[in-house]
Amino acid sequence: MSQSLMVAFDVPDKKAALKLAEELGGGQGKTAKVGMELYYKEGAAVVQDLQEQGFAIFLDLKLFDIPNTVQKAMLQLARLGVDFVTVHAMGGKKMLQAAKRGLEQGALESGLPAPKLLAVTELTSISEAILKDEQNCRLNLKEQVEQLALLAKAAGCDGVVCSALEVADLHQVVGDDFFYLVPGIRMANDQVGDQVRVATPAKAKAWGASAIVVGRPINQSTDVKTAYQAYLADWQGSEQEK
Ligand SMILES: O=c1ccn([C@@H]2O[C@H](COP(=O)(O)O)[C@@H](O)[C@H]2O)c(=O)[nH]1
Repeated sequence: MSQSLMVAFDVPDKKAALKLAEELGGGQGKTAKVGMELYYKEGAAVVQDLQEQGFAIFLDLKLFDIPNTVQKAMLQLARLGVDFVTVHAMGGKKMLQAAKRGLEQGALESGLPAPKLLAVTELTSISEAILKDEQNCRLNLKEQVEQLALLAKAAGCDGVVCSALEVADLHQVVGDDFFYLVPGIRMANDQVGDQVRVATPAKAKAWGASAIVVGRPINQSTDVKTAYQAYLADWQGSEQEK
């Protein structure tokens, strides 16, 4: 269950990543989200370092390019033995299908299981106003996220990244047999920062999130372990951490 509370390792380097891993009490039964900041600094080696600490890995690089380039990049990522990878759904159906093909090829060649492919719908930092005025989208946020999630499903993705505010609707429109990964998670008194579409862990769970991602409220806390446990308790509700 704690594996479905993913901690974003948004830290500058390997030293900080290993410190965070230690503060969390090691990686057994936990998932580390490795994003652009850490991966661009340390590369694939840091993924292996965290795997050796026992973490499952969500490699969140949000690929967005022509289908051929994405397919070949995904082939390489599949060789790392990571559990989840991301693409932008807005890259279109052919790009999403190419991503899936690349993962399957990489898995076949390496003999490792294919990572789950998650398509980012609208980033949780996007508001209705940004969608309309800057992205010139004719749909509202709910409709736009629905369309992108349906596209991701049709292209063979395993799930989507969306905000908690859309999850219940997506269960109705896209179905229950899909992975709904939700960032933009905050407790009531936390700083929201650049996030717009936010919810507590308990609300995300009640609305149907398969897993949540928590970054700054844990990785910038002065007491990482306590912050992690508070988020986990809210996510798990009455269940207790083992
Ligand atoms: O729509 C999205 C997609 C990905 N993210 C990532 O999740 C974490 C959230 O970090 P916080 O510090 O808890 O805000 C971060 O790594 C993002 O890259 C997202 O927030 N929204």
